[in-house]
Amino acid sequence: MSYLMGIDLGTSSVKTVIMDENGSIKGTAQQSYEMMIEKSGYAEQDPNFWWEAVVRTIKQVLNETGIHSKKINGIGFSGQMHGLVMIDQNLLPIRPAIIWSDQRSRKEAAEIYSIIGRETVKKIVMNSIFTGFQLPSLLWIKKNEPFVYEKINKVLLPKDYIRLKLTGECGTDFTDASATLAFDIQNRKWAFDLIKKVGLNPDFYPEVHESIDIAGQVTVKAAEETGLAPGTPVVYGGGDQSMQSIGNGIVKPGQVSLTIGTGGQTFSIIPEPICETEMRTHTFCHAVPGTWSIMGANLAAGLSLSWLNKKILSNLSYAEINELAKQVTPGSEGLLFLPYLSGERTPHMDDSARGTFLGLTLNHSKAHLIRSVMEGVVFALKDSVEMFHSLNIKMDTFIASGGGARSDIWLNIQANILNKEIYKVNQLEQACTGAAITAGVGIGKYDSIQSACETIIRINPEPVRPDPAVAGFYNEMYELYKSAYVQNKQLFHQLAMKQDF
Ligand SMILES: Nc1ncnc2c1ncn2[C@@H]1O[C@H](COP(=O)(O)OP(=O)(O)O)[C@@H](O)[C@H]1O
Ligand SMILES: O=C(CO)[C@@H](O)[C@H](O)COP(=O)(O)O
Repeated sequence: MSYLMGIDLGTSSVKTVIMDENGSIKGTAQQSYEMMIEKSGYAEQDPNFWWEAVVRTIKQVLNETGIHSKKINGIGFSGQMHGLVMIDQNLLPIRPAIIWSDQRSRKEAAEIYSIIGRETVKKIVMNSIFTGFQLPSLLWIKKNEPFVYEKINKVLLPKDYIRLKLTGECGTDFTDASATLAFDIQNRKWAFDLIKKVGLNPDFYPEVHESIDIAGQVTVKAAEETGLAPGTPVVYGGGDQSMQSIGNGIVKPGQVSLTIGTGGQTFSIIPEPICETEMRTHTFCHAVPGTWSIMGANLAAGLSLSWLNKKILSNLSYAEINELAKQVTPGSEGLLFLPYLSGERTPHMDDSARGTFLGLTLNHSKAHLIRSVMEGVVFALKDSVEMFHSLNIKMDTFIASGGGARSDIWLNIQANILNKEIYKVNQLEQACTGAAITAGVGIGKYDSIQSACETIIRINPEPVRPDPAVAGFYNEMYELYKSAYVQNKQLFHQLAMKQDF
């Protein structure tokens, strides 16, 4: 039997799995880390900490499974998207990475629009210029930390740094490159003209490859650090949403994944790139060669619940959280939560949107806060589903994914708010599975991503079904949810301006 390794560099943790060629997960290791929030609106992580955490998970999973490193035939990656990792001539990180949830580059995003114009953005980049994406973050560095900018040799996406540590090779893949805002989505190449126009150095951008291409082999040094065998082939892998969708078997139109991870994502595959009129959804390259993805993105999904739990409640266990949520009736007795704790992408593309509890009364307890956060996150997913409808995206099957899919009550809320049957797949660690599958295709173990998914991924036959009465009630709540943003938008913007005294 041969084995594949999938590494998912998430925002809250890194997970590493060993999967056999039939798709059976033999072992999983996880290491958590925090975001560094130096100032309100900032979000950074140190690539050195990522690497240390990755090393620990690789050692742990090899140890616990007892699988000899020489039997690992290929390694693939999935990674949090959009972030800016800056490395110098010696291939070392110059400073902590500015990650996707960072909001410091508001001015730079506006500047990029004014330099290249909204129509060109729509035609080439096909995505809104938004804080936390690599291009505006890099422009921020150029303006605010010129001493860092001067030292840059290459800019990478988060998981690309881990691949560099394993193989010594710099590079990226289409899924992640297309989510930097410096990429020509239709033609699948760096938008060098645009990069130059905004005053950035095109030499910073590494080569771009298919997710299934082999990037290199594990070096002797990396082998000593991790316990992997030197010479093990390593593929490029992809952004977490693309990898997660492969782990969910989303390889043909009609299948939609609903992810509640740190962020929230509604994702489907499309045969040609399309752009929503106001660029309120994302259009990126998908890992299945020659295809694209359409995605609704919510910035604080699982993050809203972990914020509530860590900062407001007293670090309850998930079992306690889910039990408390179950004790409250649908609608949280008139309490409505807007999950815009770090602004919102779909559908508002508004970095000044703010999180809100509306309708608090003396009767509300922590159980109500928990349920209402879960409901607010799913209303945000519904916004993306509605947007997919307006774009005529085929939606036959909805598959729940991410940490939030481990909660039965959150699945139940998804079925009722969306008024859809919600399925899950047999694989638990979907992003790692997607990463391992790309490695398997890269080394020739599987013919294609699609054929690997057909063999490995199974949709569980029993979905979570909506209850018509609850779904009808939630439909009314959804109208209130939508109007809450419209009615408070101006106030959110005024409050965002008051963040610094
Ligand atoms: N058992 C659970 N019950 C409820 N929510 C959960 C559970 N497990 C994880 N979550 C939610 O999922 C989030 C983490 O999801 P995950 O997909 O692991 O994140 P990431 O890939 O961003 O690191 C947590 O913030 C939490 O809100
Ligand atoms: O911002 C996006 C997608 O646009 C996220 O996919 C990030 O890439 C982080 O994802 P998780 O850590 O929540 O999985």
